[in-house]
Amino acid sequence: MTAALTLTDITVTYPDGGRTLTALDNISLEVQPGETIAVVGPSGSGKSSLLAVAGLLLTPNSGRIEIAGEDVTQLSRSAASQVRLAQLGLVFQQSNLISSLTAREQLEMAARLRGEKGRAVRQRADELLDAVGLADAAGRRPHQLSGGQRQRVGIARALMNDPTLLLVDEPTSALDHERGQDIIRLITRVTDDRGIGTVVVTHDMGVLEHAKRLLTLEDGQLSHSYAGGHGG
Ligand SMILES: Nc1ncnc2c1ncn2[C@@H]1O[C@H](COP(=O)(O)OP(=O)(O)OP(=O)(O)O)[C@@H](O)[C@H]1O
Repeated sequence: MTAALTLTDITVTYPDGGRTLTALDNISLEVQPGETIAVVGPSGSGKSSLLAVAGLLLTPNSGRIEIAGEDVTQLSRSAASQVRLAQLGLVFQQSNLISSLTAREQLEMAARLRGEKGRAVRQRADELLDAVGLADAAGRRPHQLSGGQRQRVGIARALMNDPTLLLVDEPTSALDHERGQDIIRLITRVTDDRGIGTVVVTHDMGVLEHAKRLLTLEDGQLSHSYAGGHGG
C-alpha cells in the first residue's frame, strides 16, 4: 500500500536572534490510507511546523516529503498549490468559514476554486454535509451554527476534493469535551470510510481515546507512539 504521507528525516530551523532554533529535529513519519495519527505536544514543540511541512506551506531545511508516493519536497509555489488543491484537505483550529456564505456554499466554493461547477458540485456538497450530520443545516450561515457544527462544515469542506491527506490543526480547541470528542470521532470515521491518511495535531489528550496511533512531539522530536483507539 502506498502511504498517504511519508516524511523522512525532516528538519526545520528558524533564525532566533543570533542563533538557530530547531523546530523539527530530523523527524520521520508515515501515514497510511485510512489511518488517523494524532500528534500531541506542548506549545512550541513543533506541531504547527509539522503541519506546515506536510501541507507544503513550509519547505524544510532538509528531508523528503512524499504524498501518495510522489516526491513533493522541492515543488515551486504554484506546483505546491496545485497539489494542495488536488490532494490535501486542511482543517483549521477555527473553522475559517466565510461569514456571508451558507454551509452548502462554503463547500461549493471549495470546488469552484478547482474550476468545477454545475449540479454535480451541489450534489457532492449535500452528500458531504449529510455525511457530517448537517443535512438540515445546508442553508445556514456560520453565525447560525454552533462551534461544533462549524467545525463539521470545515471538515466537509476539506473533503470536497476527495483528499489523499487530511491535515487537522487543533480541531477541538474551541469546543467543550463532549463536542470535541464528537469531532474526533467524525474525523476518524471519515478517514476510515474514505481511505484518507489523516494527521491531527493537538495538545488535547482527549484525542487519545480515538486515534489509532499517537505520536508525541517534544522539542522538535517525535518520540513515543502506540496503538490505541476503539477501532475505526
Ligand atoms: N516563523 C518563525 N520564526 C522563528 N521561530 C519560529 C517561527 N515559527 C515557529 N517558531 C518557533 O519554533 C518552535 C516550534 O513552533 P511551532 O509553532 O511549530 O510549535 P507548536 O507546537 O505548533 O506550538 P503551539 O501549540 O503553541 O502552536 C517554537 O519554539 C517557535 O517559537
